[in-house]
Amino acid sequence: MTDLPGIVVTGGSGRMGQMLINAVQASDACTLIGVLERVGHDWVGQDVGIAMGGAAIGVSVSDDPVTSFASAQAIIDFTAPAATIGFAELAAQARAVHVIGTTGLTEGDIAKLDAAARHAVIVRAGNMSLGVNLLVQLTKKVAAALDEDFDIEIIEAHHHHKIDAPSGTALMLGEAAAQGRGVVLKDVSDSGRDGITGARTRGDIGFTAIRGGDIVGEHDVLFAAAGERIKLTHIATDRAVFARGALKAAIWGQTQKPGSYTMFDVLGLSED
Ligand SMILES: NC(=O)c1ccc[n+]([C@@H]2O[C@H](COP(=O)([O-])OP(=O)(O)OC[C@H]3O[C@@H](n4cnc5c(N)ncnc54)[C@H](O)[C@@H]3O)[C@@H](O)[C@H]2O)c1
Ligand SMILES: O=C(O)C1=N[C@H](C(=O)O)CCC1
Repeated sequence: MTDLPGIVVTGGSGRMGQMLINAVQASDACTLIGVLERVGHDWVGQDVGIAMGGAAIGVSVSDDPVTSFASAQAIIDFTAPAATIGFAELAAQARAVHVIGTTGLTEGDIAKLDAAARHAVIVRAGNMSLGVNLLVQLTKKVAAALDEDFDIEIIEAHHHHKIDAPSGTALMLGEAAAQGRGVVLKDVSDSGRDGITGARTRGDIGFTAIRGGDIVGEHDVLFAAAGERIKLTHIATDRAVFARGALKAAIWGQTQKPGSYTMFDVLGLSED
């Protein structure tokens, strides 16, 4: 037995799931007590160490979130929107901290997460890296300092398996730019340009998504005016940066009251 927070990783066989399992195993601040996969996945029932191609670690992969979450202090969840919504209700019932990295959530999904956060701590961010959260802060400041003579464009690039666009990070950056300008993102958002689109509307915030190969995650915020351009860039080369942030959130969440939090709260970054 240990007093360290017990962590369940959902979507254990995924790109982030495996990264998170390794990060929890390497940490001396928490302990891996469960790994979840979807019903029918061939990892279910196997020791996760063996499923990952190594030695047994004494944690078998389950497809039953109710039993897995019952003894957990935190759930780290990088899966898919439908799975995350179901997990939020169960994590809240278990009073476990729910750290959500899943992107592609709709406004309706987020309302359901906010309802679950009345009973338990939820930390959610489209990007859990320190670098991107600093970039969000910088984007808001630069957007606030410039007027609409500067067109704002957000360009993101990810691996060819990614299923959602714009990325969660691009949306965080778009929100920050909109807040800096004092506008509402959905009123000025321009994504998916194709065909005869007409000239760019002044004040719009544009999004472009590139998908290819094994790109981990790259984001540019471009401020383009007549005669000059400013570009803010973040490049992730290792998914460990997301796992590191998620673990920090799971541990930080242990001492918080129920509610919805972001990585700004975890990292102590100001909203200004
Ligand atoms: N916030 C961040 O910092 C950050 C970083 C990287 C990825 N992501 C997001 O995390 C999510 C996962 O990314 P990935 O690249 O690891 O994807 P992936 O497809 O490699 O992994 C997802 C895993 O979830 C599992 N899964 C799906 N439904 C499930 C269910 N009902 N129960 C249990 N497991 C289930 C799948 O079987 C799969 O193993 C995406 O939404 C991605 O955008 C966020
Ligand atoms: O690989 C992914 O998928 C990523 N998703 C997040 C996003 O949508 O921004 C973070 C970067 C990697």
